[in-house]
Order: sequence, then C-alpha cells, then structure tokens
Amino acid sequence: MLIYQGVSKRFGGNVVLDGVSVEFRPGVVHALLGPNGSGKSTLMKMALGLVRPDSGRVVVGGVDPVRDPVSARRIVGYCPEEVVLYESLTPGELFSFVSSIYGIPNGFLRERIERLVRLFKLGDQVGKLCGELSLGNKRKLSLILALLHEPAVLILDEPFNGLDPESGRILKELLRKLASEGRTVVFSTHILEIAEAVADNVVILSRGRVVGAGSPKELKERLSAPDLESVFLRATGLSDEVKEMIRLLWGF
Ligand SMILES: Nc1ncnc2c1ncn2[C@@H]1O[C@H](COP(=O)(O)OP(=O)(O)OP(=O)(O)O)[C@@H](O)[C@H]1O
Repeated sequence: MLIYQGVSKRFGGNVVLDGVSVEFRPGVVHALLGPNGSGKSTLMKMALGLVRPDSGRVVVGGVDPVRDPVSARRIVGYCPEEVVLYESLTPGELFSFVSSIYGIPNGFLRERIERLVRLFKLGDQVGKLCGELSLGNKRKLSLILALLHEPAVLILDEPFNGLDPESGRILKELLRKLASEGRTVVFSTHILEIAEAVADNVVILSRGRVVGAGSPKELKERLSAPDLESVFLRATGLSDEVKEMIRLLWGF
C-alpha cells in the first residue's frame, strides 16, 4: 500500500504538487498519467525518500520514507525513468552487488535471476559490460534489478520506454502477475493504449493535482469519452488546445 496525504512540493517558485491525496492499493496495477512536467516522477521518488514533500505525508507499507528511507527502499522496487547503471560492470556483477545490499541469500538469488533473465531474453547479454548494452536491454536490466528483492511495492517510471513489442508484451504480463501476487504496482506512461490494456486503476495528474482516478471503464463512463486518450485530454483540460493545434496544422 502506498498512500499520499495532502502532499505538496515546490521547486523554487514552481508548484509541482499541490495537495495530492491518493492511495495505491495492493493487488492492483495502477497507471500514473499526466502531461510532461505534471509531477509524476516527483511523486514516485517521494515513496523512496528521494524527494521530500514540503507538506503532507507519504506512507509506504506503513513506513514514512522521510523518517526511514532505508526501510522504505526495502519495501519498494524502483525503476527510474533514466536508466543509470555502472557502465563498467557486467549485469552479473551488478546482480551480485545489488543483492548483497539487500542481503539476499545466493541460492534464492540464482534461481530468481535466471528466471528474470530468461523472461527478458537477456541470456546472451549478461557477459557484456552494462555500457555495451542497447537502451532497451539496459531498461530490462534496470527492471530486473528493481525486482531482485521481491518488493511489496513496485514503482516503475515509464518502464515501457525503449522496449521492443515482445518485451513490452512480457512486461505487461509481468505487471499483472506481480499484482496478482498481492503487490502494489504503479507505473507511469504516456502511452495511453498501454495504460488502458494493463491498468486496473488510472490516476491522472495535471498542474500538480489529481484530476481523475478510477478504472479506465469508470473514467470513460464518467467523462462520456470513447477512449482513454479522450479521458486524458478532457481531464487535463487539453481538449480545446489540441483541437486548436489541429486546426492550425491543417489551416482551417
Ligand atoms: N530537482 C529538481 N529541481 C528543480 N525542479 C525540478 C526538480 N525535479 C523536478 N523538477 C520540476 O518539477 C516539475 C515536475 O517534474 P517531474 O519530472 O516530476 O514531471 P513528470 O510528470 O515526471 O514529467 P515527464 O512526463 O516529462 O517525465 C518539472 O517542472 C520539473 O522541471
């Protein structure tokens, strides 16, 4: 369970989050949507104590990440938007390094890593240096690292970026499987078809506030919208702007 209660954050004069209250329940796949710069990554980082709220509270698995970031990071598996890996280590070395941080016994680990490496077809990549991997393979490695300690809460910032269609399909299934095991799964995306296909619950952020939350079906009904793209544009107040841009583009 991941809970935000009245969370606000500003960077300088820029109000990024403005009293956000939202709950991400276990056993559910949640998609976090919002225009560029709407605060999705900021909200996600708060679950690990990487960004502190100016006011309000974040609770993850009963832990306050500001007070106890070490415990929060045991509960949360986090895959950042920007893949950051030690370029001069091989994936194998990185697995050992990350597992030692979490104190995962070797036997469990070998089996877990083998399963995830097979799942993402990274078998022929594990001997290379991380710096030599393609963007998509780095992303898959970053996802595996987030899963190694079998976290109760998964926070994945734009995890589908750079993945080929096959890997994207596998990731969709994996997210559903992780939620079926009772984990809390939160991912951000700009690809609304993915959100519609995978998420049980969608949360839409705009200008630092939650402007929509519910299942894709509920949101479509509530806003009389044919698809999640229309829901998104209406909830964020961008429908008219988009219509105007299309008019400009076509010159009518
Ligand atoms: N450390 C920081 N210092 C100053 N401003 C920041 C910092 N981190 C984020 N911001 C600002 O906060 C706002 C929200 O950024 P954030 O990355 O959370 O948005 P986002 O919804 O994830 O965007 P995107 O969809 O483009 O990835 C942006 O205006 C960004 O420039």
